[in-house]
Amino acid sequence: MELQLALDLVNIPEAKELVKEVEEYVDIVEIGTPVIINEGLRAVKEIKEAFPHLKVLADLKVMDAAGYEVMKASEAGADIVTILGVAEDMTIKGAVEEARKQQKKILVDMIAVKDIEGRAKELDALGVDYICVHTGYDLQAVGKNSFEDLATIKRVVKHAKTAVAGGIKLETLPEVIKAQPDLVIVGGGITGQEDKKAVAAEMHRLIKQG
Ligand SMILES: O=C([C@H](O)CO)[C@H](O)[C@H](O)COP(=O)(O)O
Repeated sequence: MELQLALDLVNIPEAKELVKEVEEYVDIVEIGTPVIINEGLRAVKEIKEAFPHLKVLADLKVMDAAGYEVMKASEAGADIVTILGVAEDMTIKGAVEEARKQQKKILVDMIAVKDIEGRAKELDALGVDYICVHTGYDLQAVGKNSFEDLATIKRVVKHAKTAVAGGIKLETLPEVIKAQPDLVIVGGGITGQEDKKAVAAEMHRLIKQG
């Protein structure tokens, strides 16, 4: 099981500071969608250059023209690129094809997918690398989480790795770990804490002990 640090509400210098603080405890650094909107793929490039030993995920949430967008994110240094599960199959196939060419990985974000079980089976058959259930900020605000959806994808996904994101905190991490996803994605649960290093260290310990 791996830990991904999601950076959403920072600029590039702040992102570097944050990663420096917790780098020994995380496996993947996510350059979040808001950061890419504000700073462009330069954020991916600068973080990869500053921390070459960490994997970098570009949270592009691709919806169309996937081949081109995966190519650009790969050129910037991304190891993993996200695409939306609600995208057309043609778009998913384009992303997978380009990622294979660039020797990168595709993570599908299941945000807003209504039939999690059915779509997860289809995406698994399309050869994506990760399938991630995700409660976005807007549904977190009304008390939702992805625990049930995580159990669903764990049951039906046979080839892809499973991942979970959305409002995970130190207190809820043990419940997530019980479901045994391959990847746990945490943003505010680390970045919004006073002692980020201590929280990341404890999350790392819990995740590695499984
Ligand atoms: O993908 C995300 C969200 O849509 C904003 O871009 C976040 O990175 C993801 O939800 C993880 O962050 P937290 O919910 O703060 O853990």
